[in-house]
Amino acid sequence: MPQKTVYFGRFISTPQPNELLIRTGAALVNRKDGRGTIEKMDWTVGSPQDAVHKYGIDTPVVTAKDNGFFFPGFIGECFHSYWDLRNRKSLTLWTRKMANGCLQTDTHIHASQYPNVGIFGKSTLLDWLTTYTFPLESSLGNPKSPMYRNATEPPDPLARAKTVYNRVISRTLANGTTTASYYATIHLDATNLLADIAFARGQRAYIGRVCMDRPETCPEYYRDESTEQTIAHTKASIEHCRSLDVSGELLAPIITPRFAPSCLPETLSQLGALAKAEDLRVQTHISENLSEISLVKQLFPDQTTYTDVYDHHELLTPRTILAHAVHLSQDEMRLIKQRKTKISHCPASNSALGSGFCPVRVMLDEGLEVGLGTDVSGGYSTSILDAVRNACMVSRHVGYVNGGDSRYNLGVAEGLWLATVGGAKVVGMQGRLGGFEEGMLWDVQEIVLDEVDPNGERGETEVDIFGWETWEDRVEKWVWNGDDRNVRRVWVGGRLVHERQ
Ligand SMILES: O=c1[nH]c(=O)c2nc[nH]c2[nH]1
Ligand SMILES: [Zn+2]
Repeated sequence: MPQKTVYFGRFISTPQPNELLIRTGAALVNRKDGRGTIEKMDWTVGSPQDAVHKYGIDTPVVTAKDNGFFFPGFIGECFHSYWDLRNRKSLTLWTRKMANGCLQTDTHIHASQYPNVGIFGKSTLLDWLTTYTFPLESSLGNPKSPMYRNATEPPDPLARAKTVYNRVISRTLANGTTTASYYATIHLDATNLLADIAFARGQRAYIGRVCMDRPETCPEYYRDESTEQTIAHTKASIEHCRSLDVSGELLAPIITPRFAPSCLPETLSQLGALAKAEDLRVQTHISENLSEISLVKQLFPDQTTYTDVYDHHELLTPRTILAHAVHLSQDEMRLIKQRKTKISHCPASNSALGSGFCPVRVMLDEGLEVGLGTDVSGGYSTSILDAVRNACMVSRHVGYVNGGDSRYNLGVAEGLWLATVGGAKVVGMQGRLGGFEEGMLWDVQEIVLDEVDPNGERGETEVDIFGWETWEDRVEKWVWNGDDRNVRRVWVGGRLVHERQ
């Protein structure tokens, strides 16, 4: 394979929350170090022939379709509140410069729950966990899982894990997710298998072996036996990830206490100590549901808030991703900001499980760093584009319950920014992912938007482009009606990891 490739076409990105940047040109990507880094962005290239002329016949040129664009990397420095509450105009202001590509980051997804997408009935968090989630997760490692109660053949949990993990990675890649922070299950073998599959398929992934060992809250069929076992299996899973990718660039472990109620206090302390000793990423849930918050109060009477529980156990670090954060107090937000801890906003899940309206605008105003998560299978879809839509929708409900105030509304560019630049910050890859800057990694999806033909027949996808729309309007239409049919190709670190047939 040649070391360098030129990508020619339209590049769209959101370098700032309310800026949609659209430009045409070329990216020269170098895979010399196996990383697929942008060596040069060249806005003087006007055609594929031009690119050949400039970069030589031996450098392949990959061209985006005329009716499409590269939508990768969103860039960002440290996020500060950009929304001036008095200046409503800034929400709708889209700067029209030129544009380029983008990465999509799913900052919170349970790979093991993928078979349950769409299955949640009328449940809310705590009964959803016991009714749907623990039985499914346990079936990826425990032949005595309640899911095998009526099995006619001897169960093969690892074979099931292989099917599930291959499928969820296919789905997320097909939806343009180039980086994902995964929860697996408590099972070491199955978690290592998820790492193997993600690495082989080339998705950038953080792999979390789920820690849960508190007998009052975890069923006997699905929990670690003791703190010692939790720590030993966590360490073994970390070692496995490191054995696959020493650099930790493409694949890395992430310490994963399921949520405070599922872990013994001693376990939380030891996980915090491990994260600190080895400077590891951490992911967990926080303040998703009111009954959950009451449970935390009951189980941790010595800590004043849910956030304080994590802080007390040294789990509130700059490398920690907290999913949900729907019901935080202002004091909790301030502590999270002080610790530089990150938030994964999971709007589809919050709506599906009736958890509440997450006030993203307030968090952004407080200066918190926020990305988007699908939270499959609390969330019903593996698509981060769908998470963008849901984030926009939920923000409007937040505005409604706050007196109909539109300052809470997230715009499309802002939603895309959260899904890319925001996500890059949340996973600690800011400046490396999420944009089309020289030196950044080529984690990019190519989007196509078919035009309706003159007879008014439908195009191949749900996004009907008539031809007269501006590119800004086309991007809006893509966000509201797009899906995996609009994702033609996906690259991670310059490697083609998905191509739509
Ligand atoms: O959305 C969620 N999904 C889960 O699996 C979970 N476990 C604890 N809290 C949770 N929230
Ligand atoms: Zn979750």
